Amino acid sequence: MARVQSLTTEDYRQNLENGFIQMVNYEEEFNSQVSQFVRDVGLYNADLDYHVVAVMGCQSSGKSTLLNLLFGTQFRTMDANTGRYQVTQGIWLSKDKDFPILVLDLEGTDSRERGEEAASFERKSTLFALAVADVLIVNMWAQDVGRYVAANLALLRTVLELNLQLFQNDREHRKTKLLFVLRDHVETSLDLLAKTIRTDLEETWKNLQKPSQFENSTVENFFELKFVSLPHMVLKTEEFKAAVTNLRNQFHIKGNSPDSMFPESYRRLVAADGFTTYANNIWETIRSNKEVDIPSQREMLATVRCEEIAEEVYLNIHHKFQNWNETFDMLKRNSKGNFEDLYEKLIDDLGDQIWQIMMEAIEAYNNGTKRYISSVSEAKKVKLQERIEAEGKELFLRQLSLVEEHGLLFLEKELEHLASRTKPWIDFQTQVCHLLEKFWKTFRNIASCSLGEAKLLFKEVIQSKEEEFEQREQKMVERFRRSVVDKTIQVCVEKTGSQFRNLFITTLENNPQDIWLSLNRPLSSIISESLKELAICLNEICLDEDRRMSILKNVLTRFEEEIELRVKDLLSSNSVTMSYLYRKFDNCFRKDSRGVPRVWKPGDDLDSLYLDAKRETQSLLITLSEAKLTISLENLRNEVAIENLSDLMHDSEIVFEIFSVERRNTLEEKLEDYAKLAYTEAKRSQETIHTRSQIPSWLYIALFVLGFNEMKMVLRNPLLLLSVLLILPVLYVLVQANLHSMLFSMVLSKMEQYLPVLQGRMHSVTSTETISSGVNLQSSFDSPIPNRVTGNGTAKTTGIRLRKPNHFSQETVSRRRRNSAGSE
Ligand SMILES: Nc1nc2c(ncn2[C@@H]2O[C@H](COP(=O)(O)OP(=O)(O)OP(=O)(O)O)[C@@H](O)[C@H]2O)c(=O)[nH]1
Repeated sequence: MARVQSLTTEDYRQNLENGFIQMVNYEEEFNSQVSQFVRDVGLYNADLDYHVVAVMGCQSSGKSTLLNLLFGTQFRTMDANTGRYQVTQGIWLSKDKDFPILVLDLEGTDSRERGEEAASFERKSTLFALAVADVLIVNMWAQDVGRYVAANLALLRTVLELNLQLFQNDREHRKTKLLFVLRDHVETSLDLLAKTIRTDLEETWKNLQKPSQFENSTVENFFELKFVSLPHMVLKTEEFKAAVTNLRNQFHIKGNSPDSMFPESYRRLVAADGFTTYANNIWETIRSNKEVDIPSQREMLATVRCEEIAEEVYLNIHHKFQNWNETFDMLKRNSKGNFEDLYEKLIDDLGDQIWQIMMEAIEAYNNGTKRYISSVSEAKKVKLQERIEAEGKELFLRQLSLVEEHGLLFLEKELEHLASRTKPWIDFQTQVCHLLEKFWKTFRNIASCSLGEAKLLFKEVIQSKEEEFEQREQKMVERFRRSVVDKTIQVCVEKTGSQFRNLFITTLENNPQDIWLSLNRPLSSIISESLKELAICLNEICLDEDRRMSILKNVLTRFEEEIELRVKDLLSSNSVTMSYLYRKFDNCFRKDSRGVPRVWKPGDDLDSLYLDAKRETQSLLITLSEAKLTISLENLRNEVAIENLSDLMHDSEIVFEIFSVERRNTLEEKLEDYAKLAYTEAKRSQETIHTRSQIPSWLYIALFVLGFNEMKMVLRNPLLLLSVLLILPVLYVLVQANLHSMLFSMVLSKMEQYLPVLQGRMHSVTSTETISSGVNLQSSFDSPIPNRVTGNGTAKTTGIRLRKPNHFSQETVSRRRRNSAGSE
């Protein structure tokens, strides 16, 4: 498990101020803030334009002092007055004061403080330095060269051995520059010292166990050896300073000149942004005692860095897309139903913009990963591309969905408006086409891309959205079309029903007896006309022929139902039905053939007229009890342009019962009562006229004589005279209104009661003439009208005895009998 150390913020700040940071601590933990340090010293974006220098050598050999002088760093150095002790523990990192050079100060070898573990850490830190540094400075005291110093020889052996282990698989054979800095150089020539070191190196190399392919290789196949000596720092300070300056300058020579410390071919090819990851990975591999293999480390770095760069690029693009998503969220909430307003706020070149952003992102990725293994970066690029394409498509789809949702809301609102008109079929299809056109224009504007690649990228998204919308839109239009068709049918059926109602009423008024037959022709033409109109309406709603045909067929049934409904509704009220029956009865009974009201004369055959009228009325009742209509649509063929119309051509019969048996009986009873009353009145009128004609003229004289005193009394009494003067105009009005006969009849009826008394009185006065009562009772017995008032067969008013009823249906009669028996 990776072990990391983290500094407190304050410690890190202090480190940064000093310009160094402990990269690996004494406990071999890698510092997690190195990455931040590289950023803070301004090297993160240096790409490959930076170098790494590391220094190794014995403890207290002046390594830190040298680095500080060469690179302007501020590594801590030993205070000579305090005695020799270990200053640098672990591995420290700093940056050249002026140049893009990272400087690693390694813990001194043969550390007394570390004791037995010193060798282990020495190997690890050397391996690490060889892996990350372009130049490895080997710091040695000049006087130790050529002498048997175990520490020096061991150090050289370690360097060679570990370098071989590291780079044996590196096909690029990147060399490491080994810069031997010989300190306190006094007498021996540098060449001689260098030669000695070379000899030691070659000897060590020879003794190394090497892979077979490197059997014949030399040290210089892996290293470029450079030797520099510095005069004594204390004894020859000026010379020392000059030599240091000279060496320092060499680090600043760029390019591939022989004096340059950093030839191109020695670069580790780790971009600055990946340095920390690379160093961390290597250190962790070393620390966990695994074999460090530079190519695989590079691959690992490439993998990690490409992923990091891809993530960075993705987050950047995601952030941009997120802003659009937020805009769409806002539009979704606020633009409901306002399609035009929405269109104003949408991005009509979103596809192109997304594509451009994606291209910029890929370019950024390419730039960021160009220093890493291309196979790795390409593989990661494919994944990144897929990811941002998916997100781009989703964003594009969101805008299209917004158009779709608001478009459908808009469409629904407009269709609702169209369907709610009084005549919704008018221009329905034209309006629908207009609406759809408006929507699709917006949709296509929003979906269009001018860049060919963008078109290709969003092609599928657009297609699937188009299909989805088409389906939803058709469903919605169909829903409203159905509702418009229903409303159209309803209007047509109601109009037809209303026309039929008027026709029915007129026919019932004029020709009730043959009502059904009379209705057939006009009804057929009403229905033909309605079907023709409906076919035209359906055409405007844009229905195909099959549907129109099926609707017309169904509508015929609806017409039949409506006709039945209207007839039943009109005759639902008994009083209305009875008014037609009464009228029929009256026309037959109370009026003559010319329609003139009859004035009953004694010679009129009342019974026959009564029976005929009843028969006629009863026949009408039977006619009205069941409807029998025949609709013929022969004329329709020329009017409606629909093929297969022949299905409608056959005559259709409409037969339905209007009155149930119970209701018919009720109507019959009412009719019977009415007829009886009419007969009674007629009979009474006839008899009254007969009685009046039998009053002798002397009776009027007698009345005058007998009433003379009363007349005198009236004339003398103003109150009575006033009463008479008031009554006389009333009588005059009654005469004018032809009501006098009725009043007269009533008066006579009253008089009849007193007539025998009057006759007796008169008889006793005159004894000349006998007067019959004036009423042929026997003839009344022959009357067909039953006594309807009393059960004992004596009329209350007339005293006429009447026959039992026998002219309505037998059933009615028997029922009435039963009722009568019940009431008794
Ligand atoms: N004689 C001599 N002394 C030097 C030279 N350079 C540095 N010193 C002294 O050597 C001592 C150790 O110097 P450092 O730079 O701390 O040595 P170091 O190798 O970094 O020490 P550690 O980090 O502890 O391994 C200090 O007292 C320096 O003043 C030199 O060129 N000649």
